[in-house]
Amino acid sequence: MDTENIIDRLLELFPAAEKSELLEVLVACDGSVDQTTKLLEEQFGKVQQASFEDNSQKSLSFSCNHIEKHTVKALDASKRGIKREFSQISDGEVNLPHQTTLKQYGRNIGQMKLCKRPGKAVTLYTKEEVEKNLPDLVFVRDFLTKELASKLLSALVSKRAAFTHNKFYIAGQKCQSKHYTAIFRDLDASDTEKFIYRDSGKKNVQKFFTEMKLCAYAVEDKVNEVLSKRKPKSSYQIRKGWKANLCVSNLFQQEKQDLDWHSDKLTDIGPLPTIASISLGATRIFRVRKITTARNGGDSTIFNIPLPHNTLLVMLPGTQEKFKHCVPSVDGCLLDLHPVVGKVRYSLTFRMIRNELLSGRPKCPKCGSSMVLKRMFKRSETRGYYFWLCGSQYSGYKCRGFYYGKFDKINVPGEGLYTNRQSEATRWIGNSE
Ligand SMILES: O=C(O)CCC(=O)C(=O)O
Ligand SMILES: [Fe+2]
Repeated sequence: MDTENIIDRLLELFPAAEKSELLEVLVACDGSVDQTTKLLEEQFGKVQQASFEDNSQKSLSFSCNHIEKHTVKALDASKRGIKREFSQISDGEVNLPHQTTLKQYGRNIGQMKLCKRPGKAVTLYTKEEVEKNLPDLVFVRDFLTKELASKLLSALVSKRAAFTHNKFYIAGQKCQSKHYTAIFRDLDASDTEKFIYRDSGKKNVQKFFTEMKLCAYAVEDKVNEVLSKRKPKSSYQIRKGWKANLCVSNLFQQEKQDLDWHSDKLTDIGPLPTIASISLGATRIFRVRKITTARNGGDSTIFNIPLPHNTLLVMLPGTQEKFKHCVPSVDGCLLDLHPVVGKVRYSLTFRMIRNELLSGRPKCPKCGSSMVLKRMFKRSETRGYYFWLCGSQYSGYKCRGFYYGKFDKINVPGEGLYTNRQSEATRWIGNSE
């Protein structure tokens, strides 16, 4: 039975679940349908036994690799399902004014059916709601002066040529993002000049322009103020002097362009990073949910956060480790147009490239390629360990070169940030993970 069939069968057992969610749990359980079923039962209640036929049950314990081959197909299928839903619910609706009331937001978010399960999707409109439900997020409306926000938006519009689709590999298959991205670096301030941001691929890296630099200063001040008031989660996170020296800017030109569930890559920004983003243009929804583990009972509540023009959203240390986020398509249900750019939305996501990571990172012990930094979360025995994995897989090859991450001496110049020994490895586990 291939992955798509298994997902279909699981969907019959757990009709309230999303296909993409079933796939995620199946992958997290290394393809074991038994374990997947148990985990899902904790969340959705017990199902009748023998729902999977006996003979297929035996052949259902297969390796993660097997899933990977089918993942793209299954994800596509699950997206097709979601698309169908969107087109059904968005028929014949919505002509929104520029200024949308909270009530209207609620109505439109309801129409978008961002989550199938009643009670499992929560929409957070205000600073108080966001920060109470998600204490590692900071939400500030009208963050920049009106004038700077407008100038920044116009400058981005004039740089349209810098924005291209992201190209990447999933399970050896070349894929392309629906939205557009451009990479900007604060080259003046940086002593990491030679360094090309890994995510940029063959992208042209642009220099911060004047308005972006002003925005980066404001963001740095805010982030450092917030970090100084919080208890650090570890000794190896940035505690002060956070710099917005990299900006990954996203362009969503129309409602259909989305950004799939992900957590941001740690390779250049390190463990427990802070990422701060400014939204400009049309209001789009930012969705956040915990990464599902057995210990959090498969908690998959989805938080919808509408991000109006000139809103700052900071993801503090721990957010990339514990949560996934995405910007869903809002086909036919745009929440709020912008008076100048209409349905177009830009996000400017500021990050800090850490010099320590540039000097202390390993090369793949098997093939010499550069390596990517990740964190284990699938199995409770190893959850929270950081590890370096050969990066060649992202260009379609499969080398499994591996080290554990070791960050206890990240601030000591010349220290390698890797080890072969689990006993020396750095591990971080969040509450209720
Ligand atoms: O557009 C947004 O608000 C989110 C962008 C994002 O998640 C990213 O650039 O990694
Ligand atoms: Fe992201």
